[in-house]
Amino acid sequence: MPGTSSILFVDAYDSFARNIIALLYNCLPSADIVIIQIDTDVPRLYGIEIHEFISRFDAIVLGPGPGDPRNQFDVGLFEYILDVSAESHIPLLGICLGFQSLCLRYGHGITRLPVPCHGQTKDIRSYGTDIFAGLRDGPDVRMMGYNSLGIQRSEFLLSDGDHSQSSTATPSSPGSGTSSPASTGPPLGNKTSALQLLAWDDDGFAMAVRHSMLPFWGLQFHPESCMCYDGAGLIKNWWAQIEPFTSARMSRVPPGVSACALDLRSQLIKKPSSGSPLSVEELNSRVSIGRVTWSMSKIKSVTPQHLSKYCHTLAGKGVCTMLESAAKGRYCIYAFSEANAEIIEYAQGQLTSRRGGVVYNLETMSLQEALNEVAARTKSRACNDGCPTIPFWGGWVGFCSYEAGLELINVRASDHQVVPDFSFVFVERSVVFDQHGRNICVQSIKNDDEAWVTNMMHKLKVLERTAGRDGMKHQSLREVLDSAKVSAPDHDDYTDKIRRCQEELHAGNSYELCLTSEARIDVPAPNANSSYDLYQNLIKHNPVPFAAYLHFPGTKPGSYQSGSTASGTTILSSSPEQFLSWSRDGTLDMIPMKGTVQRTPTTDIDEVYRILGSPKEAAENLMIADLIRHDLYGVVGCRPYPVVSEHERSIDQQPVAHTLPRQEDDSGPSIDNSTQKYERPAQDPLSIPALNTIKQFDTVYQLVSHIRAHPPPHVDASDPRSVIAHNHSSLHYVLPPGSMTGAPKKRSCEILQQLEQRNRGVYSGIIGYMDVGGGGCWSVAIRTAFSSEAEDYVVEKSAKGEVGDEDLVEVEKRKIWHVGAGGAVTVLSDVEGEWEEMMGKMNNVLKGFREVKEDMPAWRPE
Ligand SMILES: C=C(O[C@@H]1C=C(C(=O)O)C=C[C@H]1O)C(=O)O
Ligand SMILES: NC(=O)CC[C@H](N)C(=O)O
Repeated sequence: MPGTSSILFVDAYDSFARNIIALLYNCLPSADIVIIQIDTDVPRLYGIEIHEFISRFDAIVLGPGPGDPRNQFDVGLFEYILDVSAESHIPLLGICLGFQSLCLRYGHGITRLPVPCHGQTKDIRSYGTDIFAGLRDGPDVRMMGYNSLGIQRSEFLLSDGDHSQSSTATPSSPGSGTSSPASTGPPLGNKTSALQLLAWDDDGFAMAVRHSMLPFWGLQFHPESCMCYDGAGLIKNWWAQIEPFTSARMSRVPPGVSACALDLRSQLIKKPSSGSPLSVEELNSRVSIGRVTWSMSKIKSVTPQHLSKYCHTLAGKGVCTMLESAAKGRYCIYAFSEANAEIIEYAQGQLTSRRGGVVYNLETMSLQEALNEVAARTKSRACNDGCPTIPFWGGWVGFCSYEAGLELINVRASDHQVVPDFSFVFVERSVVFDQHGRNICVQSIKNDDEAWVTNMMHKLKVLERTAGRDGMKHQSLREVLDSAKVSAPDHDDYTDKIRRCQEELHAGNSYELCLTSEARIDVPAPNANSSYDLYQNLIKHNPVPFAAYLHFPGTKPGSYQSGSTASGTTILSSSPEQFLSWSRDGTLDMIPMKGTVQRTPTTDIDEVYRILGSPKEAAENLMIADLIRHDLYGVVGCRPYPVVSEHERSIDQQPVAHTLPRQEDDSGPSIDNSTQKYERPAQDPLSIPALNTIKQFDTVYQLVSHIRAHPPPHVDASDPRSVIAHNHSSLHYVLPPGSMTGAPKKRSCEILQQLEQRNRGVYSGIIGYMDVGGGGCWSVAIRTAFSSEAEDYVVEKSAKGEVGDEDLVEVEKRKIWHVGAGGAVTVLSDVEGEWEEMMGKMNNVLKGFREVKEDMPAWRPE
């Protein structure tokens, strides 16, 4: 088709929409795609009447979505658009919910599937004609389904004598004015249905239809899924089929219409646009790029345990952060923050900047603006001359809560929030332990800080002698744990919620729901060390690649204005899961884990394959892989990059050296070589280095996928500020972590918020760092305990006085720790099995609050 054509994509809320848009761009390079939501107020946004707006497009795609086509709330504009398209002969493709709406419009009944199909591939039968002609699979194609509802095949067989066999049927020619009443009038019922069946599945459901007169097609399945072999072939066929209509229409389209084509990022979800090229002022200020002073040495006698204890001791009661690789991860990062280190925090709509306990700035702004402010401050301290093999030179270390993620996707959290949306400390001085070479890097991004670096290196050389073997006070920890009070989730309450999740899944409102619950542990906190001792104990029970200890003390009383939200947070994390890593060239990697089998000396590997290869486990992982593709396309855009440079080619082949442990390389060998690997189509912004691969870890086998977003052409890898702007922008699109929500994200989070009736806090958020060189790495905050100073309390304990006869009143300070756990509920979940899975994960953390583990964690250098 000559020239540019414009396609309207109507999004029914974040159901892998960007994956479809990317597929459309890939197949139709000359197309401009405009995205609106089912509830977009078109006249207000575009200044023209909806009818005129719709009529301007060459083709329309009605997307997938949660809910039921019979509910106006779920489909919004779909019905109206179908009417206008029928009237004006605008070519249209309905996908899943869009397909169901199309079928409903022409009188077909919607039914629930006996067993919904969520994240499962299925074989689809066709005659290999029409849009199924010449596909790479042949006439029977393997496609991915995400639906609970469907239209029975028999509807079409009864209604039109199996049109599917008459492959030569062609629609009436466009513009001839001969459309049948059935095509433009109200639905006429099965007997005179205008739709013809093109494909069906083995369970008796319609999988694809076309209109006999109008240029309307519909697909029940998801051609854009990473598991669809030739979704592109289908889309190209559809485009070829509609060409006579679009070219006829093009001549009617008034000039200048493509001006209404808007960028996806500004429309699909309103977020600030990311990583724009640097302004002239910024380019001129290149000279301001900071310096890293660093020194690297091998100090055989010093272990991460020594560094951890030293880091904690020097922090005293002040801010303390360490990101440790307790098992096979490569790097451990220890911050040596000074007492007046800058802390930036966002809570209740306000961004607070403080040094130590004293607030120096407080501004009201949105979370998006607050994240941009963090990025701006990172950019203002950008450096490019640290040690290349060290992933963190300096920068922010901290966390974002689950509720921060909810805010970014417009889901309301409950008002009672015990932790800020985010807290970060700006780390200028740090020590990084590289486990591969057992090198220690001492570094500072402060001006003229050579003396500190030299001095610290010197101190580390004698650290072993001064630090002792193990800093944990077993006796005092035992006393703390002896009086811990645990309130664990209730079995009946949780299993009831699992069933309610399944009801939502059967109704078509979600494809997967990551339900979670929480235990609270009330423990004495006799001194500043007790939280750190608990952390040590926790990671002895759970040696993992993403251990972290973070302590943000609260503000000093009186230093803060209304609503004292800066009340200190402590986090003990033993997360096994990487969320997202940022490379210093702007590459983003996400490695979701879903599906776990415990590994014991007696585990039978065939059994592992049987369980992790089952449709349930595979589906859980694939759904998240598709969800993450959707999230990452938000960051890098859905359009193919103009050219694939040599530089991009080379990063496709090499592992990125400077991220924190990457499970796919460092933390466990892949034992599934049969897994399909998906090559990146030449210019697609995303590639999929691993899909549903079984990895072996110390204590578990896990199903892992890996999605990579390549840096867009405007990112200048030689300028850390350009990379920082791009990498930071990713946070706007990927939170909350898809492995903790289910899909589609927004509706799933709304359902979970209703069911869980609590805020998750740090749990289900992310923990990590944002480096001044542009890098970064985040874990998913699971297997994590957190506490807020706001919930600390004291109890009076009466004790018999030793002096005289009077009773002494002893005061005991206590802390409340929150420990979340959960699992992905699907229609295939066994209710008791889900309860066991959740409790199993929770108990891994609770062990750290129950029994003192005295032996040192096994440290295995590579
Ligand atoms: C990582 C998985 O699931 C996630 C892990 C959770 C946890 O550890 O608390 C909770 C919900 C999940 O969806 C898994 O199922 O393997
Ligand atoms: N993927 C979709 O569009 C799903 C459509 C509908 N909610 C269903 O579950 O059948």
